[in-house]
This record gives sequence, structure tokens and C-alpha cells, in this order.
Amino acid sequence: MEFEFDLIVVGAGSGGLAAAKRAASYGAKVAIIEANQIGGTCVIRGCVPKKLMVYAAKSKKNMDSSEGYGLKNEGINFESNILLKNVREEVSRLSNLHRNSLKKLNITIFEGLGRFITQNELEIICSNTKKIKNKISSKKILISVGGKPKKLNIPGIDLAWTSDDIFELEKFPKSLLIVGGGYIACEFASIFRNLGTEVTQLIRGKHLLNGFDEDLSLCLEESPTFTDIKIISNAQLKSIDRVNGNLESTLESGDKLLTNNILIATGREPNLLPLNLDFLNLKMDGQYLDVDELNQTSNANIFAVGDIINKPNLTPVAIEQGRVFSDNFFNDQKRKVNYEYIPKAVFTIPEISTVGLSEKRAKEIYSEKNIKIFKCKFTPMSNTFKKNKSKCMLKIVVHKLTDKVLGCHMFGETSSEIIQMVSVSLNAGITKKDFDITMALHPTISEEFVTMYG
Ligand SMILES: Cc1cc2nc3c(=O)[nH]c(=O)nc-3n(C[C@H](O)[C@H](O)[C@H](O)COP(=O)(O)OP(=O)(O)OC[C@H]3O[C@@H](n4cnc5c(N)ncnc54)[C@H](O)[C@@H]3O)c2cc1C
Ligand SMILES: NC(=O)c1ccc[n+]([C@@H]2O[C@H](COP(=O)([O-])OP(=O)(O)OC[C@H]3O[C@@H](n4cnc5c(N)ncnc54)[C@H](O)[C@@H]3O)[C@@H](O)[C@H]2O)c1
Repeated sequence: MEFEFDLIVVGAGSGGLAAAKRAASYGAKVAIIEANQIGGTCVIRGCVPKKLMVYAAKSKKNMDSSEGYGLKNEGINFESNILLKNVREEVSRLSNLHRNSLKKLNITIFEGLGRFITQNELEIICSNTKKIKNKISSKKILISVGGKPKKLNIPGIDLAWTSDDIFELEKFPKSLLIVGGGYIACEFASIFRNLGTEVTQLIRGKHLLNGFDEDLSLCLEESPTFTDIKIISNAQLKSIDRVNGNLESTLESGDKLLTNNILIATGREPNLLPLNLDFLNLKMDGQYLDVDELNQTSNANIFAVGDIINKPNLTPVAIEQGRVFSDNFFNDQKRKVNYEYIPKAVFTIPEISTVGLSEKRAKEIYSEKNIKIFKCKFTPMSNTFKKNKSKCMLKIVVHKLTDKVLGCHMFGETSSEIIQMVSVSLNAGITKKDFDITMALHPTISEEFVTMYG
């Protein structure tokens, strides 16, 4: 059977764009279908606009607390509408850059919602008219449709925002309830609080950032940003009502809270429903599409990358999966994605960064007696004259018998930049001795990584 394309990519986000561009660079005839703006979650409503807001919050925090350096200010006037407008413009600029690079590579862009009609054919539905615009076919199809916010099944939930709505705002609210204690909840709690919004955070467990090294969660909870946030732990939201233009949250305990708005950040789920996959009977891995090491689904023509498979849902992971897929199937390479030592950061202020095993996980795997912990916590020099005395913390998890470094964790400004380089060392199998024989760079925060003795 003749197909119009060698590859159809459904979803022009991190994974899809990377795969489409790499396949086209090998001479494949590629089509990409996108229902929204080109760029996907990361560029349009995730990493990029979020990080721009983090920079705004950091700038404000620095300006607010630098009088000790002789930098007097008579009060900063934050105009959230300017930030939000600039962020939207930047996101559109980046989206256009991606569109242009697709065109340069002769990748055909189809705008609309992709929907399977056979295992090799998709129809494209116009997002506005809901009419079928095109039907296209290909030998191989890559699904890279990403995720969407998971909503709680409670009365009044549609009154609340998800992270997608934050980027559509015209201005910041005066008060906000954030539900959740994970990445998105903590990052937005930090952004909003540092830019002046009264923030309450509702978590169902005891601590923020469950699953991260416990010292990181504790450092975050003790930080000036989060001691300035009202954290309600061991609590669940039961319902939401509109009351005189505000939102009233009722908790399972019966307590009530009144805030201007509510942000629900209780996780994300694969956005598979519109694809009409049922008739293909693809094997699932829980809510995710099941794939093998080559990102092949249970149907030999159909592949999947990114947030729709059960791997860390991060942009660099989706990009690498997309590139590896195209390297293997359009350039005959034998590549695999390296899932070892993926560095992670939560962009709170200060930020949390981590690579490898947490202390708890290392002790579970290797037993407590085989693990040695090196840890230090101090006020960084940059905060000497600041009102904001947030601390930083560095921690190394080491296997006692082999001396191998199993994990590094850091809380503090620029820690994400530091952990990225630490991840190179861990990938290379570094030992604690290698850290010890490396000369320090002084005065820095990161020098503590090579000067910590047990
Ligand atoms: C608020 C937020 C902040 C984040 N911050 C970070 C961060 O700092 N660092 C990090 O590494 N990761 C971050 N992430 C996660 C990261 O954005 C995702 O892991 C990554 O974008 C996943 O890429 P993807 O290719 O799987 O899907 P996406 O980037 O989500 O792209 C999927 C695309 O498919 C389109 N689509 C969906 N269905 C269809 C269909 N049927 N037909 C056509 N098109 C369709 C969508 O419109 C979308 O453009 C963040 C996520 C969020 C929500
Ligand atoms: N800096 C980054 O790299 C970054 C930033 C944002 C998002 N992300 C990616 O996006 C994913 C999604 O982020 P997220 O913050 O939505 O998810 P998450 O898994 O990090 O956090 C979800 C939070 O919601 C809570 N929760 C789940 N169900 C709940 C319920 N029914 N009631 C109350 N609380 C509930 C969880 O306990 C957790 O605290 C992340 O896992 C990550 O992969 C990455």
C-alpha cells in the first residue's frame, strides 16, 4: 500500500517536534498535526512561561531585600498585566520559531485535532468548526499528544483554574488557594507569593514534594517563601462554591476558606481520548500507552513518546525519546534512551534540585548500614546583607562499600545549574573520593560538594 507520508507525528510539543525534525533531517517525508499552538506544553503553557514568571518573582524578591547592599527602594510596583502580556508575546515568538524550522525542513503542518481512522490513517478535525479538514496516511505514526491537568471529581471544580489557565490571566489575584503539593503547586505558590498574592496551599499529605529527598521538602517548608504561605496539611478539598465574586472552598473537615481564585495542581494525565484509539486495542500500562524500549506500542506501526508513556514526564526526556525514535527508524541506529540519573528541579525560590537516589530510597535498596550521608546547611554569602536569610543545603548519598555516589540533592539559588553538571559525574559513575580530590572553586555554594567530609 502507498502512503502519503513516511511519518505522521500527532502533537507538536517537545517530543513530537524533536522526532519530526530529526526524521526530516534524514530525508523522511514528515507530517505533523497540532490542535493548538506549535510548541506544546513546555513552550506554550509549561516550562518556558513558568520560568519567565519565576524570573519575575526572583527579581522582585531580590529588590525587596537588598537594602543591606545599599540598594534602597521606595516600594516596587508589580504590574502583573505587563508580565503576563510579555510572557504571551515571548511564547508566540518561540512558537513561530518552531513553525519556521518545521517549514525549513519541509515538514507539512496540519492544524487541527488528529483522530485515528485506521492504523495508518488519521483525519484532522478543525478545532473551531469541528469539521473534518483532511485525511492523511503514513507507514509509521508517532503519538506525542502529551498530558492535560487532572481534575478532582468534586462539586464546583469547573470554577477553579488549572495551570493552563494561569497563562491566560490578565492579572494576578489578590488571594489564591493552591491544591496539591507537587511540582506545579509549589512552583506557582512560590511565584504568586513572591509577587504579592496571599497564598494558601492545601496538601493531602504531611509534607510538600512527597517523593523528593525529605531534607529538600523540609528546607522548602522552612524557607522564607513557604513560611509566608499558609500550608494546610492532611486535608482534602470537598467542594467549591461562588460567594459574592470569590470562591469558597469546603474541606473534608468541614472548614471553609474564602479566596479570589483556586488553582488545582493535583497531577496530569495522558490526553489520549480525542485520538479514537479504542478500535486499535493498544496495550496500556495503567493510564499510559505501553511501549517497548524502541517506543513501539503493541501495534508495530504506531509509536509513542513523552507524557503519554510511563517515564518521567519532563521536556528533555520527551525530546530525547523523540530523537532516539527517529535515529532508530529513519537512520538505522541502535540507540536507547538513558533513563539513569535524570536531573530534576523544582523552580521555587530558592529552587530544589536533585539527581539520583534520595536517602530514603538508597537505604531501602542497599540497606541502611551500607549508606553514608554527607550533608551541610548554611546561609549563602549572597544573603549576608539581605533581609531574606534563606539557607541552602547540599547532600550526597554514598554507597559505603563501593564509595559510589548514588544521589546528590541541593536546595538553594542556582542549584539547578549546579545539579545539571553533577548529573554528568553521576552518569560517569563517580565516587565520593573523586569529589574529594577535585579542587574547590571559592567562594561559591557548590564548592561544598567537594569539601564535605563525614
Ligand atoms: C506548568 C508546567 C510546568 C512544567 N515545567 C517543566 C520544567 O520546568 N521542566 C521540564 O522538564 N518539564 C516541565 N513540564 C513538563 C513538560 O512540559 C512536559 O513533560 C513536556 O512538554 C511533554 O512533552 P510531550 O511532547 O509529551 O507533550 P506536549 O509538550 O504536551 O505536546 C503535546 C502536543 O500535542 C497536542 N495535541 C494533543 N492532542 C492532539 C491531537 N489529538 N491532535 C493534534 N494535536 C494534539 C497538544 O496541543 C500539544 O501541543 C511542565 C509542565 C507543566 C504543565
Ligand atoms: N520543574 C519541572 O521539571 C516541572 C514543573 C512542573 C511540572 N512538571 C512535570 O509535570 C508533572 C505534573 O506536575 P503536577 O505538579 O501536576 O504533579 P505532581 O505529581 O508533581 O504533584 C501532584 C500533587 O497533587 C497531589 N494530589 C494528587 N491527587 C490528589 C487528590 N485527589 N487530592 C489532593 N491532592 C492530590 C499529590 O499528592 C501531589 O502533591 C510532574 O510530575 C512533572 O513530571 C515538571
